[in-house]
Amino acid sequence: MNGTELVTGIGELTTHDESGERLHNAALVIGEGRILWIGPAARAPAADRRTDVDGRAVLPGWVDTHTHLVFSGDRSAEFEARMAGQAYAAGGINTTVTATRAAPEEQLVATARNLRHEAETQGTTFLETKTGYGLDVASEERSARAAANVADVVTYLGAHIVPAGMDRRAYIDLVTGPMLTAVLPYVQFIDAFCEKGAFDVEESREVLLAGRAAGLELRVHGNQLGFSGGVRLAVELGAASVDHCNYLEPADIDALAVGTTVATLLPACDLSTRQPFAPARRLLDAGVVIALATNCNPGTSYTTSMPLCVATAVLQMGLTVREAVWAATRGAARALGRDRGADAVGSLFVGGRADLQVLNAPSISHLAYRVGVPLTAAVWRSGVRVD
Ligand SMILES: N=CN[C@@H](CCC(=O)O)C(=O)O
Ligand SMILES: [Zn+2]
Repeated sequence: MNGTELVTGIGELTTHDESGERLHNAALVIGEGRILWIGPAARAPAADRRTDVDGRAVLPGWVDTHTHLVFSGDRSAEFEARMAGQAYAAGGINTTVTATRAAPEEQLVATARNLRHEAETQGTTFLETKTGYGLDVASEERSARAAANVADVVTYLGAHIVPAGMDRRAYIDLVTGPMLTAVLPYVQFIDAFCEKGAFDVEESREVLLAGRAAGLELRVHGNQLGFSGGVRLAVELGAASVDHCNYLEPADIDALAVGTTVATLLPACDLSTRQPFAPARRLLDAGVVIALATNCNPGTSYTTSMPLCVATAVLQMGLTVREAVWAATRGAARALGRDRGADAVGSLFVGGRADLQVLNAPSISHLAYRVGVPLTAAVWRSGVRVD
């Protein structure tokens, strides 16, 4: 539908502008996918349409910076075994690789689309996804193409694990050579799973530098299952983000505090793997910028729910509601290099993208206060209402 839309009766408006304040009795106007006006409801200009949200809270849409939506198959048996006491290991990825290679590309796209839609109905308006369950040239290429069909930002994760039956050195040569060339038209970031059972620091560095030489930005899976060195590698290379961060030494936190790398924390994954939560409070107190993401994938975190991540960060990881919401929106945008300029996401400002959500609640505090209750009342993505 064209024309302008006035969203009024906003009981509490979180914009994440520089003041950091929440506005009350506010309104905003949307037009051509952008925010045209923000201010007190009493002074709102006329528009073609009017939506009264009746005192509800409005905030930026969630920015989910870490998902693995391109896959096939089911790992609920592995999950059940884990809940019965078995430890998570990187090798489980091979199960999904086998199923993903066997699936037609249309099926991969359809699954990823369904998950994206599921995320949107919970307030997610901007989303990253990765390759990483193909792990041969043809399968990574079609995974990258499928990802680009569905997500706003795509990351190449050829360095997820060395696939079963493949020589290690030969595989790294593939990841940094023909596989990289094949995915390049579809991806903006390169990632490496720097962990025991996946890739060590030197191997990860080689992969990341090959990606950088090809023009990609960097992100790293680091310190999920132990003190892998991934965090310090990410900071050393100036990666946009290092994700997981469960096992951190003081030197890791110091490095993050002086570097530019965002620490992206994945609470739903920690719940689903029974790992200790990342030390969110210590990171924030040290001055580290943090983001929250779902890590939606069939192995360690099969959820698209950013509200679950926000609530867990508040209730279990020591964040205030405001800190958690910031980390899931503007902090997350920083982790993708999208927090500034006209195409910034994760904040609401005049001239910016109209990516916003209404909660069925008067305040963002209800995201944790009413934990587990679906509170998303309405979502606009680039000014268009999500059904
Ligand atoms: N840690 C590495 N990759 C995924 C899990 C992949 C899987 O087990 O399928 C993650 O982010 O948790
Ligand atoms: Zn991941």
